[in-house]
Amino acid sequence: MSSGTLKIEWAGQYMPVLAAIRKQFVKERPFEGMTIGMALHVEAKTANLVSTLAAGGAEVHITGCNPLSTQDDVAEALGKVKNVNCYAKRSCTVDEYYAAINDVLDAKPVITIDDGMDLIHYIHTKRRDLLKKVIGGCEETTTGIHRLKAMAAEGKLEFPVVAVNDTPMKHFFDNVHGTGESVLSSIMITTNTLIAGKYFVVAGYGYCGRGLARKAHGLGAKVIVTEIDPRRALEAHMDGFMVMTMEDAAVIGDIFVTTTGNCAVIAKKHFAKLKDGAILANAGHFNVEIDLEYLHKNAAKIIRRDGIETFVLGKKSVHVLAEGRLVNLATPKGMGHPIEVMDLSFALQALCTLHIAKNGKKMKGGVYDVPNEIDEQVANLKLASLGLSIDSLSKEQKKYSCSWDIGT
Ligand SMILES: NC(=O)c1ccc[n+]([C@@H]2O[C@H](COP(=O)([O-])OP(=O)(O)OC[C@H]3O[C@@H](n4cnc5c(N)ncnc54)[C@H](O)[C@@H]3O)[C@@H](O)[C@H]2O)c1
Ligand SMILES: N[C@@H](CCSC[C@H]1O[C@@H](n2cnc3c(=O)[nH]cnc32)[C@H](O)[C@@H]1O)C(=O)O
Repeated sequence: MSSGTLKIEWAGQYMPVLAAIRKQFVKERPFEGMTIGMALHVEAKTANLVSTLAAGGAEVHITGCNPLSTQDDVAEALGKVKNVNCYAKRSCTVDEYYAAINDVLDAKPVITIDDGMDLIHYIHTKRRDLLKKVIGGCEETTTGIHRLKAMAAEGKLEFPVVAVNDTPMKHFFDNVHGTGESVLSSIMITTNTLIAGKYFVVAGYGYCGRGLARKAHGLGAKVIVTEIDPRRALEAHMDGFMVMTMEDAAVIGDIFVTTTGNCAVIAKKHFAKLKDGAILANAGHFNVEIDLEYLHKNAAKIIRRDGIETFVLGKKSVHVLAEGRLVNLATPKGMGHPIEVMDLSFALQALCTLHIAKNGKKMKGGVYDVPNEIDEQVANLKLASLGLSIDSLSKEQKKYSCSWDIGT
């Protein structure tokens, strides 16, 4: 068996929820005759989602959603699965990246699955010929949904898209635990430096930032949080973390990770204050959270190691991991989120794709929540796979929880 196939098989054994959905798809073939276009991180867990959709009758065309996150051996193995075409390649140029997006769209998908909204952006700008054909899409991540909502607010989103990220079974597990664990493991394996005792700066205390802060604290780091939202800053304070501005954190931080979805979070005014040897990484969005343009223009020298670029600024050096792209996926050894977490996210993707296949034609252009039944179904399947049982409401409790007339 090829290394890619072995990786796909390895991941598959820890994805019981997706496996249960796959059984249903094999029986019902709900995507028969449909073409699905995907732009996701092409690695072993994603491959299991792709083969699940193909097992449900779909013809799948997939490429990456980040120039550095594809695992080439998995891409090759995936391309050999029946009814699957894969165009992803690791370390591709931006032009090659968009050429592959175009290849996916040449297949004329009726459903899109995005992570960051690149397919949908391309369809609405350069491939408007496809708009009539698409019945709907699914979006995996926070920033993709921000972009979609901005499009919808301007009345420019022309088909329905399910916001797969915005539901408890995604953000409580993928964003919190997945990002927390995979970012730390990727930083550790890339730099071989210690986390314990370090000043570890987390920019953004959203779902990803919370998970990362908690897990870095668990490893013995002294965690500093920077925020722009007063409520989230207070939450971080009461969770026991130091809260300060990035300008103040820049002076003391050893390791910095951005998780904001915003741009220029670490920029010129901060670089000037960083300590010699500071390590900078991004776990948020694309490669805009750290101002790389400034570093490239102003560094006297750049030293390149596997997954690390060292920028020499005057007498000090600062190290940027994974070219400022998602550190958990874009470093050479970054494996992305743990398998069990992606099992939940991709179970949601599979069921939301089914929802669009069944209902997309009746839905107007816009961003839609994940139906609550789908979120609950994924939670129940996961509990069943763990052999865990929970209580259910008695008749009396149901009645009580809906009543208003029983007081002290
Ligand atoms: N690395 C991964 O695998 C992974 C996983 C899930 C999500 N993401 C991405 O991570 C980003 C964050 O996702 P989330 O679900 O935590 O979003 P979120 O909206 O819950 O959190 C983002 C936080 O960043 C804060 N913020 C915004 N601008 C800031 C700034 N300049 N300085 C400090 N804080 C700022 C916001 O107030 C908010 O609290 C998104 O871009 C998302 O797409 C990455
Ligand atoms: N595509 C953009 C947007 C952020 S990706 C963030 C998403 O990646 C997803 N993700 C994290 N780890 C993995 C993985 O190992 N496989 C597939 N997707 C993953 C996760 O669900 C999260 O919402 C970029 O590359 O910058």
